[in-house]
Amino acid sequence: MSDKIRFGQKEVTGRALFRLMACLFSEKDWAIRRRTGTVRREPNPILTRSGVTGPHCNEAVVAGMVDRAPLLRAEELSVSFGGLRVLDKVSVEVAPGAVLGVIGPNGAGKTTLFNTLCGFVRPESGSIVFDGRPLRRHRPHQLTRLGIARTLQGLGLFAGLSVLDNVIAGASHRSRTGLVAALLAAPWAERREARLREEAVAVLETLGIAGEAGRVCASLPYGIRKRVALARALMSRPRLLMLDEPAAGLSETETAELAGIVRGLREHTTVMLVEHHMDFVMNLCDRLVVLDFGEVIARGTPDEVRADPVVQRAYLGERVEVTDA
Ligand SMILES: Nc1ncnc2c1ncn2[C@@H]1O[C@H](COP(=O)(O)OP(=O)(O)OP(=O)(O)O)[C@@H](O)[C@H]1O
Repeated sequence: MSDKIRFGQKEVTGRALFRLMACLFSEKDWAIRRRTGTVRREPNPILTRSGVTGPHCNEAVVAGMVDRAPLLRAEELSVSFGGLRVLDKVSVEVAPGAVLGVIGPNGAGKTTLFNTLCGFVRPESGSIVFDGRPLRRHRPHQLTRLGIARTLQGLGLFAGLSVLDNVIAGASHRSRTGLVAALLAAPWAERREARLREEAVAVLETLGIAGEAGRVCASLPYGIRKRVALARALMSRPRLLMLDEPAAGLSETETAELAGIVRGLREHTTVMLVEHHMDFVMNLCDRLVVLDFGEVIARGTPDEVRADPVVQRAYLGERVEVTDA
């Protein structure tokens, strides 16, 4: 079956149509960013950092986190679904440059917390402040403009598109190419697209998958697709990167590599992640928040949390003495 679509005398490929749609949406977005003065032109910071896959945390970054105002602060968020209280006055904050882990048993409310922070779920009460600005009634599609990117458990990639096109799509809010320029293939539009392409390749190189740039996403193993989703999120140059179960489905080797990548990002990006893989979380995060039945039952450094008997009980259950009858 052909992937070409006929418009009058012209045939347009699905790929070209996708680009056109991306331009349409990005034009509106750019206009808003220009009005609000949030346009950024500096090179993608993740390309200028050093030692992204190095094994060690940047101690200077950790030291610098002390006493800095939180990048994100949520206070007393409460959410109910029907009669079920899923979050009960949950407060979290994450310092700039930190990696915050949100952990807890199944059904504890971790994803609901992420969804609330991202505007998918409206809290009944509580407040969210990002970078000093209160977020009220924000919507998920506004996140990239705010400086927040999120990866999803389901990845949400365009399966039929190449890796490169998927990653470029992550920067659609930064593209200024308008509809007319795209239709006329104007030189400035071509130059802009070339710059985005270069940046996308550089991000893929940083994540070690530049060799897959031309491959169709659907044909790639899950571990690679997870990196593609991360690359797409990084193309938006987020100040806060929210990762939903980033290690799920990865091999031990892939998990260790991912930890190295995330450590390298912290110099320019603050990270918040939900994860069940305890070794990954304990070795990577600066601080943890532990949820159980929608309440924060502990918070602190990985060592503090690991030693907390309340946390141990939540994960392992109460010890029950069994006596022989
Ligand atoms: N849209 C919804 N409608 C009704 N109940 C929901 C909805 N979303 C989540 N829940 C319930 O809220 C509770 C918390 O779910 P949530 O997915 O936030 O937990 P979680 O900690 O992320 O769990 P897991 O680790 O299994 O992903 C669960 O009891 C779940 O069944």
